[in-house]
Amino acid sequence: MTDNARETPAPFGVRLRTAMDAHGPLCAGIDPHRALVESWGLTYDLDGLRTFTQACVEAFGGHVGIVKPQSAFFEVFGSGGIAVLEAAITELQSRGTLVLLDAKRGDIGSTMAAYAEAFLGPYAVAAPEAVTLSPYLGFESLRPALDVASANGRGVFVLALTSNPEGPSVQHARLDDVSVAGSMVRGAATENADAVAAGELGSTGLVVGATVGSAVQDLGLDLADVGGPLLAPGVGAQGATGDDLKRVFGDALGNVLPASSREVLAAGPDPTALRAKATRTSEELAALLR
Ligand SMILES: O=c1ccn([C@@H]2O[C@H](COP(=O)(O)O)[C@@H](O)[C@H]2O)c(=O)[nH]1
Repeated sequence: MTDNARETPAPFGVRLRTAMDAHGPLCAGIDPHRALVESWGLTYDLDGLRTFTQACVEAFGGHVGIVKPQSAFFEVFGSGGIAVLEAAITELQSRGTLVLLDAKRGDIGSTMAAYAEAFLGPYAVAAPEAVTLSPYLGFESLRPALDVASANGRGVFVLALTSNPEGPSVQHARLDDVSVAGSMVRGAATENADAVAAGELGSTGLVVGATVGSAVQDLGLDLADVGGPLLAPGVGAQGATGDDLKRVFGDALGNVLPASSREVLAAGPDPTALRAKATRTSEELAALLR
């Protein structure tokens, strides 16, 4: 926490729509996997992490609408890794790129309030524009983060249908005929209602993997109801394609942020080549999702 509160920007959903219109829908991941770092000719240590991350910032900053660093890969290196992450967040923002921190936080409300302060509040050390949240203590347990995000022009992405094969065992379960994923759609739609009424993209997003096959249809979900952005991991390294995006998201395609990390990062270490891969991917996705 620092002494200086930052000014409240426009709502995250509004800023995200502007960024998607300017740069296309790709959400480029920064996931410094050991194998990737080493394939770039770097050592898998704090110096390697710093060089890898700086190349990503150089490549994506100002050229991609939104970037998603995966917190876990920075946490591996303790406080030094967190410092690299914080520097990357600040530098990407100074270059005009939005940052979604993939941290998947979720806890009882009183602890959630501390996570909200850490990531989304006006005194956060390096506040990303949005953070991923895990709602498996119940959607309403996220309330402190939803409220702090809304008050500070920031956003959240709540896990609904994740891209991993284990997700359905929890997310497809039904209670009173509403699936767990359906309750996330309902919760996000409620949060976004005012923004939607104002003709804007809401700031409460969901995570729906591009790999989920027919789950959206099978569960009777209408993702257009969400009214907020839909982060779609699974494109590229996890095997999902543009056709999968079309099948999964249907009428909601215009709100989809396809996320790709390893496939784009494989174009490194040269920042120019990395940027070219990211911008080409984003252009291709824009044409497909139109
Ligand atoms: O359902 C989910 C939620 C988050 N992720 C994260 O997205 C990236 C995907 O990386 P790729 O290299 O493009 O497969 C990674 O950070 C995951 O933790 C996800 O894959 N699925």
